[in-house]
Amino acid sequence: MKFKNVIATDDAPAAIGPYSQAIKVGNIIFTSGQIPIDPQSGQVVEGGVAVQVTRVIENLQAVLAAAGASLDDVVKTTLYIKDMNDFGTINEVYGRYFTKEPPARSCVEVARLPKDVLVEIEAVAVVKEG
Ligand SMILES: C=C(N)C(=O)O
Repeated sequence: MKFKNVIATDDAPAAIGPYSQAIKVGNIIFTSGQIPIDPQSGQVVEGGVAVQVTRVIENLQAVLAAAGASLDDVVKTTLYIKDMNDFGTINEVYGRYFTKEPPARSCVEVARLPKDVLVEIEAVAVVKEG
């Protein structure tokens, strides 16, 4: 029996390295870190951190949807941000998507992110069916 299922969708950016957009094991989905790449153009979105975190969360939604999940199913996120001064703006945008019983979360400032983006978010989600 296959244990590890690769999730792939054109509705989210293609991987920029040797990783899958997400892996589903039973009823648990592990997404890769999403960065603010527009899935249509393949380019990083411009316009600042609010625009970037919006794109990241919408990319996460697309990956989760391909795995049969939604943001409501997310139990844990990890945020990697370039500048902790953006914490308030990121929380404001993030909070629009995770309104009720938000997932557990970690948030760390990092020296650098792929493609020099301002934010990367990964998620773990759990759904009822395997
Ligand atoms: C963008 C990524 N998730 C990566 O490079 O691993």
